[in-house]
Amino acid sequence: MIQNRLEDILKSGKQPTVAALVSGGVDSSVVVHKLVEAGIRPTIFYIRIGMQDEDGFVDCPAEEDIELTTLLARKYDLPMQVVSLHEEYWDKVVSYTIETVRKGLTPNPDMMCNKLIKFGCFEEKYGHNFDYIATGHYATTYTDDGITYLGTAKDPVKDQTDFLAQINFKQISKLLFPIGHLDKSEVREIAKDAKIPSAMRKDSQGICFLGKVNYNDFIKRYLGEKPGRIIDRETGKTIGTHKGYWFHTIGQRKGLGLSGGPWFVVKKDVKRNILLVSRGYDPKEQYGHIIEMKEFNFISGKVGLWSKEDEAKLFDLEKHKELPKVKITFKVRHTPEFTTGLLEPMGDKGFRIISDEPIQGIAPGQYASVYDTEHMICYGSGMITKGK
Ligand SMILES: Nc1ncnc2c1ncn2[C@@H]1O[C@H](COP(=O)(O)OP(=O)(O)OP(=O)(O)O)[C@@H](O)[C@H]1O
Repeated sequence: MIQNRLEDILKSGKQPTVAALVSGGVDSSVVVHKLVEAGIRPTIFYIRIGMQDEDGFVDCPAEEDIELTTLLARKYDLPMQVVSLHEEYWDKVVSYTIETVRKGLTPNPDMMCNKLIKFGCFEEKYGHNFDYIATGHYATTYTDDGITYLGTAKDPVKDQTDFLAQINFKQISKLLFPIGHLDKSEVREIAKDAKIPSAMRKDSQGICFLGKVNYNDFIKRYLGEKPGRIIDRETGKTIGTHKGYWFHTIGQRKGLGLSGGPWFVVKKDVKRNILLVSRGYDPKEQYGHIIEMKEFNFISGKVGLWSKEDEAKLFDLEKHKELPKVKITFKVRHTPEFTTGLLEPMGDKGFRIISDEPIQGIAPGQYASVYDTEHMICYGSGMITKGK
């Protein structure tokens, strides 16, 4: 059952102070509408994060966003602040992205932006003055036995819990997702009816800090080019060249420039700067059943997934070698579908997922997010270290 935290807070008779994070897009604008409708007068925050270096290389359509956010604040007569977290974003998210790619791994900047910027630096600098932080993420919160969990959204296509699955308990305890119990079409209807300035605006796509900049151009700018060989995994023969392993990701099919395909990247040999590829419409080399994660972030602690008896064991993984597997559903990329499997602790080596189905293109560096069997609650996520 989807809970509506906003309604629950209002039922308690409290008048909370709320910081609403608004991007100028339709989702966060409807958040403001919903809060006002509920009798709350949030302070609107627009965060500048699009990185602009000395040459203006990375440009972000911030001015248009700020204009729309200002119109919204005026419409509802609400206080608004434009704050900059440029430097923090560069330090934490952009450098993480470049370093991850340099290691031959697949980064997830949006995940890091949520954890470190929107609910990290923002909280430290501004958010701590408010009872709640509200955003237009498609997610919900679920409270049971006094513990708040991250819940999935009503709209499975828009669900963004996989991008939120690295946040911690303090963060989830303070978040409001006022549109998480609505479908995108319902959000658009509300925006149209309420004559919200961004009602007809298209959804944003891609990594937010890049704006209109192409991802490969961005990587090239910071890591340059480093030509290497592409090898057919079956025959061991060199069948082409690439401009640097960092432009390619496991499971990738397009952009390899090889004939006689389709070809898929199935492995990267970072030390030797080699890409290993497999041919066919569905080569079995690109599938794996086991996903290993060194560190797993349980958003609300190691509770909820295991039985109470087994939970206790989880807090002492050193002592308890015999650890229980639990049934879960999970995602290794941003798709509406969930896959069923088992989550198993590996002693002090982290956790692993044993999937019921073969998973295509398990890319180390990406995050696997874990849910209950009904995928109502997102328990957390871990960075994938190995897929096999
Ligand atoms: N520059 C920003 N300043 C303040 N808040 C932001 C900013 N960018 C994103 N957010 C917040 O994070 C949420 C999720 O961001 P995402 O980039 O996924 O937006 P979205 O789904 O396109 O939503 P929207 O339609 O509100 O842009 C937004 O709904 C908003 O609450």
